[in-house]
Amino acid sequence: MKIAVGADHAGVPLNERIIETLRAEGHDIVDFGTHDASQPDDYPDYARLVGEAVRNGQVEIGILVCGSGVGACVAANKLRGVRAALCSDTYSAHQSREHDDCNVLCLGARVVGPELALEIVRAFVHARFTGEERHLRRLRKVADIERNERDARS
Ligand SMILES: O=C(CO)[C@H](O)[C@H](O)[C@H](O)COP(=O)(O)O
Repeated sequence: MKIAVGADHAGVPLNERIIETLRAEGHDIVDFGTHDASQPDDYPDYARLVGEAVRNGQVEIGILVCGSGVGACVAANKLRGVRAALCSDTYSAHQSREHDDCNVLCLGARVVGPELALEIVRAFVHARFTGEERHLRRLRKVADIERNERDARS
């Protein structure tokens, strides 16, 4: 699978484990950095890069890592068509794909340990949207909210 990854300074060590693991498992990784944990930077920059790669079809899904995962998730969800899930357990990770058709996984490097984080990543990567009507109905409503917000701003 083609996967975009990005992390701010707080997410670097975990993100490197994720990249190494996914590459070893045969995935094609588009790495948006950062690789420098010593230089404080800003999670919205990586959320934008990963979110845009997902939205324009360059990759199938994205993974974002910051300190808590919260900021990256908030920022990624501002992009139209991005459905980002902040997960600290494997159930939420696979259900976010199966029910909510999430296309970006967010992780908190200061919240989950590396081994659990890798299990969460695998749960997200291997799950697929079920396409069941009740989920499609809910996703249409989510898309309506996004559309209405855009119209209200213009
Ligand atoms: O966790 C985060 C946002 O929810 C990000 O990693 C932030 O950058 C975090 O606030 C980093 O904190 P720092 O004190 O600047 O390292």
